[in-house]
Amino acid sequence: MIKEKGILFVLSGPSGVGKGTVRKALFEHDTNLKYSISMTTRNRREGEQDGVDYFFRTHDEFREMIDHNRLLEYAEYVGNYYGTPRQYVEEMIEAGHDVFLEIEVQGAMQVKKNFPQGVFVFLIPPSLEELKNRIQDRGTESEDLIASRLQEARNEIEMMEAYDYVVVNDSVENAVKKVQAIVQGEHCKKERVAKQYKALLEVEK
Ligand SMILES: Nc1nc2c(ncn2[C@@H]2O[C@H](COP(=O)(O)OP(=O)(O)O)[C@@H](O)[C@H]2O)c(=O)[nH]1
Ligand SMILES: Nc1ncnc2c1ncn2[C@@H]1O[C@H](COP(=O)(O)OP(=O)(O)O)[C@@H](O)[C@H]1O
Repeated sequence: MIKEKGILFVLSGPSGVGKGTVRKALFEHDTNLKYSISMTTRNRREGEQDGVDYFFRTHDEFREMIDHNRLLEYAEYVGNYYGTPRQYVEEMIEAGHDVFLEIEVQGAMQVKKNFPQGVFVFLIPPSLEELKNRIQDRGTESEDLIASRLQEARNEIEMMEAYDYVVVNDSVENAVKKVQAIVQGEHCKKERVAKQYKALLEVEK
């Protein structure tokens, strides 16, 4: 009997596009997905909790994770480190659970090397103007940081072609529906392949 592994879903997109908002809404509907909590060296924002939103760590602690190869991927983003703890993702996938990562582009490209069979989804804003408005309205960054994040966004959007799906975050409701459709579609695909594979083994008996 072949043990079926879970599917790895990766959601990326520029800062402020609405990844966190879409992911949270998705998890309210889909309880089968497992969310991989990232580790970061950035400061905690008001309302964020350690071990829920991120694992907030010092630079030294983060470096130790890198040195012991305990991160599946990591990237430096606007002056801070962000990374995906390896163990949780690998254990969940092996146990047959689908895992969801919400990470930026450089990290997603590293994941693609290790998990080429992963499903990569890119969230884009309806326009760059709207992206700027969303970052400003969120009010968590200074003007300088907003400018760096917008510059980064332009570079990130160029990587869109490396993704399997592109979803426009016009309204949260629409975007969540599209991401859900992708998750369900990938499931059906996996089941179909598994069925055909089993049928093939039967024929060979
Ligand atoms: N490579 C990588 N990027 C991450 C990870 N966790 C979060 N990020 C990304 O880092 C960027 C900055 O995150 P954050 O400071 O929380 O800002 P926000 O996503 O704009 O609210 C975003 O693009 C996140 O998706 C991770 O584990 N690895
Ligand atoms: N579809 C949308 N329409 C309008 N505003 C949105 C939409 N999606 C997210 N936002 C708002 O945009 C800001 C950035 O969203 P957030 O989820 O923090 O983005 P990210 O995680 O990509 O940085 C937040 O203030 C959020 O409420």
